[in-house]
Amino acid sequence: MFRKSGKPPPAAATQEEGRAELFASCFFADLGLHPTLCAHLQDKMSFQAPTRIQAQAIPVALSGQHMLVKAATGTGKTLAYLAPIVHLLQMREPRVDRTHGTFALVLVPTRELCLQVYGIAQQLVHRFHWIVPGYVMGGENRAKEKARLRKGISILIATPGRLLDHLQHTASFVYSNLRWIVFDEADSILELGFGKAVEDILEHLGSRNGVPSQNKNIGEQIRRQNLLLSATLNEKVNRLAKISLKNPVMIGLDDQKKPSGKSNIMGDNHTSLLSDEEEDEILKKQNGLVEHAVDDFKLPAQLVQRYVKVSCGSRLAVLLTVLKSLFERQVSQKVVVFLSTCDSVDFHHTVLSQLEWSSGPQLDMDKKKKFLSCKVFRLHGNMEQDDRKKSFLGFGSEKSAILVSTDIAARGLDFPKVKYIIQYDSPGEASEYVHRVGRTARIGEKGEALLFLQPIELDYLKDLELHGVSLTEYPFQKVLDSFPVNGERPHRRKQISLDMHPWIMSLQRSLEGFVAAEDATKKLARDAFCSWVRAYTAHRGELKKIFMVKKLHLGHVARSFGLKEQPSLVGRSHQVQLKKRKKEQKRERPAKRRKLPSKK
Ligand SMILES: Nc1ncnc2c1ncn2[C@@H]1O[C@H](COP(=O)(O)OP(=O)(O)OP(=O)(O)O)[C@@H](O)[C@H]1O
Repeated sequence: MFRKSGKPPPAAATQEEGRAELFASCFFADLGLHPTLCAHLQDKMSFQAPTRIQAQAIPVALSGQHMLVKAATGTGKTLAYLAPIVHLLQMREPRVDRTHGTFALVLVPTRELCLQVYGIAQQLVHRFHWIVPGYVMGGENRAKEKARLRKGISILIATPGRLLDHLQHTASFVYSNLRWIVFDEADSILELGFGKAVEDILEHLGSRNGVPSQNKNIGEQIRRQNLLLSATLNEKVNRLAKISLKNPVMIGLDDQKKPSGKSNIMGDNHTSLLSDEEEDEILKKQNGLVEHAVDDFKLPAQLVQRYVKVSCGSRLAVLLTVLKSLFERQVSQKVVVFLSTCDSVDFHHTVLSQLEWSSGPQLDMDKKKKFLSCKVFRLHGNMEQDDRKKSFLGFGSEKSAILVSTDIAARGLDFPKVKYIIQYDSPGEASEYVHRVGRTARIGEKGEALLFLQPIELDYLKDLELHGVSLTEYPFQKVLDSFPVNGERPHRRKQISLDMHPWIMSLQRSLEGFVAAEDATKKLARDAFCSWVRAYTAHRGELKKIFMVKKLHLGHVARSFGLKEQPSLVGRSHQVQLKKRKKEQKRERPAKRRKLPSKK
């Protein structure tokens, strides 16, 4: 695939180039942070130098100005706001005490990210024991959270829904000293539908621009500093920035326009001394920049991005083959596989962790062993909270493992040493693509990403290109030919279609046998099939024209779930949706009528 300019996509940068581009040529101490904190960052957390984004953001955060940061995934945004907050809190006179309640509030989109940010906050306050970090989030015990809030939490990390709940119902929650509100992964918070909760939170805290607070718990003299961080920008983030930030300093929005030093694109006189007209002018400029940045996604330079074109029926066999080849190439690997639904995660987790197979001749059943020998974890929003925590912590601490997940793992999670991201089901918006691939190639490390596409979906590549994301084709045939069939490596043979390749055919037979063997597995496969089709019909906007359910062969989709027959169990709501979609399409293009694949 070539970019719009007609030039081939630029080669990914080497690891050294990636690191050079990522890190600033200064020390943490140069940014104004306390020597004890700097020593801790270096000695205990092994952070020798700040990343560029940290070098730009930390002085601004220390200066007390509102700030909007847009930076590629895995560039160290968390430290960019937590380090200055810890610095300013440790200096505070009188010393911060638990009875003073919460000084800093960090809003995050998911429970896992909540735990992750809490972990980093804990490390940062190690030498300042009087600063207490804590978290509140969905799925946890409310009464225990209330007790912790009553005792006092200086830096509170929270998911929006649960925080709003406590703001409304926990009388002992003291936030009259609140100085910072941070929106980490602001785009994800909003994409997950927390927009209304966030607005209510801002109103409750008296931090919504133009809306005076009715809340008597808010200290009148407290100077608020709001910080918004995001890997991608869009209309919703733009709106949140407008209602929550006052004359923010922009960081990472436009490299050309980025000034040196304190990165203040609005000049130095951007305080409340400005007239209304001047403020309007600034806002216009700010919004212009935000809009300008919509199409320009930042991805780590050293990330290798590829796609593999796979016919629908062979998708699962190809996924298994790619995974096997990755682990044969390097035994110690960490891979994340993204899927569209919770049911699909459960099914694929079962297949990937339990499928057995005989590597010798087909009838040699005694020699059966696991097709993939590494540990496989799963993560999705319908899991029990305890299982979710176990998966998150378990995958994080393994050296070699696969994580099968919905987009819940796409938001800001920092699993160490993930080398490979597989998007088995396409993401929706291009921004989702950016978040998913951002789980690898972090902090200058190498990383690869592979997107599965059916031949009918290849236009998605054009959509990604509109956002400056270019992918090259993955040489799957080569990988395929390296596998033995019936114990023998194939001779160089004529090109045959993927579905007819002996390795794929034999793997598909094993899969179908595996699924058919147990009723429970069959049910998992059927449920996964139904939810997958539902998710496919739910693509929005322009993507509806690419991911068209009417172009799918549902029998082939069933095959990709190891089912010999297409389940007739597709739920009523799905049927209604399908009819609605058909009607819509008829209305849009009456001339181009196509038949939906018939159900058996
Ligand atoms: N200055 C530094 N030197 C070395 N490693 C760092 C530095 N700052 C952060 N890191 C590490 O880099 C990784 C990525 O950091 P972080 O999760 O904050 O990135 P991010 O920009 O928030 O990514 P995302 O947008 O995906 O959430 C973490 O493992 C963190 O410990």
